[in-house]
Amino acid sequence: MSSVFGVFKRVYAAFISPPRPPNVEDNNASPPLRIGILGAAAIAPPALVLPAKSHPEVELYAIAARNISRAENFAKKHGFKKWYGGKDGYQVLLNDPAIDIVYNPLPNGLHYEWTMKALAAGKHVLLEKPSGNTAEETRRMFSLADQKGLVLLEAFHYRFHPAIQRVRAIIDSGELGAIKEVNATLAFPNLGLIGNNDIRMNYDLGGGAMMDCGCYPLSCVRYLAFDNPSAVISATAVRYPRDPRIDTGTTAKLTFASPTPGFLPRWPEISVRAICERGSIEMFNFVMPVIYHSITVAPDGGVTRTEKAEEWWSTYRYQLEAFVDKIKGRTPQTWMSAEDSIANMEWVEKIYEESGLGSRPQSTYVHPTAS
Ligand SMILES: NC(=O)C1=CN([C@@H]2O[C@H](COP(=O)(O)OP(=O)(O)OC[C@H]3O[C@@H](n4cnc5c(N)ncnc54)[C@H](OP(=O)(O)O)[C@@H]3O)[C@@H](O)[C@H]2O)C=CC1
Ligand SMILES: O=C1OC[C@@H](O)[C@H](O)[C@H]1O
Repeated sequence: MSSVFGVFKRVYAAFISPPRPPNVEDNNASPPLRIGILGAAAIAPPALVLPAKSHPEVELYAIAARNISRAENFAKKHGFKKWYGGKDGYQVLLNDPAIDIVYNPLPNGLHYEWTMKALAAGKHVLLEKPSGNTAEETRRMFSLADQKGLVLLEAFHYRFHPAIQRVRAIIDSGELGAIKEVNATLAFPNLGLIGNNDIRMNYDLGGGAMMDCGCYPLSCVRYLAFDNPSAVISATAVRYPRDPRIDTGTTAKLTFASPTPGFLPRWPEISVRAICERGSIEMFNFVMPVIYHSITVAPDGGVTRTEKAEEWWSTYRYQLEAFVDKIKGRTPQTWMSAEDSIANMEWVEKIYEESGLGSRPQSTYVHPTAS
């Protein structure tokens, strides 16, 4: 059982003062990769700013916000050298030749436009999840990244943590036999934190629970099943009274070509459970494992055991490590491919179609090189 002290210690290390990795020497031979952020988004500090502070090969360089004072405050608070603001602030940041990496934590409906512009400006892009409003947007972004020889990564940070990788390794080892079913959930009570003006409640900006939380369990089920679904059996959305095109929760059941994995969110939970031919495996907290997680392996007729991955970095820090490795031409410990990101968006759209809400609107931005 993890002690309360242990939880505090890990949260401090992950989100307040991340330790530097052992045996990694600062590479003074090449200048650091300079990071620019589009938008002073709430997720930027935990997902990139803090992880970057313990990465010897990156520099927090510039922030752009629609309001210059907001950008300046963010820059000063987090130690950025430059800030840009105003209606052209995002583009001015992209025009800065000193920037190598752009982090895009804009609302989902703006992911496509600003990732295309960042790639056109020759920047590598760390793109928040879900990658776009539609799979077509995702295809176009990865196609442009490929053409330009740039690294584009959808920030499904949980994939980079050893805990979920351990779950997959146990399944792959065959100890429990083939998967029969996988259930995954990510659901939180609102607790008044998400107001009516939140981007998650805005249809045009790509709002909705399936886009926000739902894309994680979908991604996780696909990851553990090592496969894509073959059909949506059912999908039910709880509609937001102020705008019924927005779901405040979605439950979906999918079928896969091989046995019968499914995606069956329950509420409120942050867990994934695979039922296999000869037992089951469950991971509690696959999204934020650094705070606390447990992996329970229950072989049929055998002794149930609980495992934990060695956890000293947040999922975001592992993700940044892999992203920088990829840019530097090294082999990252794991990767989230273009095909994976595209497939996840395809199934988000199929689930929305089945639930009757339909896909989020495709961006109206027309990229000069995109036909
Ligand atoms: N990886 C993770 O764990 C998480 C990922 N996310 C993802 O990150 C993204 C941002 O989420 P979050 O940080 O919670 O959102 P916020 O609302 O805090 O940030 C969104 C930013 O987008 C900018 N923006 C530009 N145009 C608009 C507009 N028309 N309306 C509103 N904002 C606009 C704003 O920047 P400006 O400062 O210029 O005004 C704002 O800071 C989403 O894609 C979400 O899915 C969110 C939470 C967790
Ligand atoms: O990506 C996310 O992860 C955690 C959730 O609370 C959040 O709403 C979502 O955007």
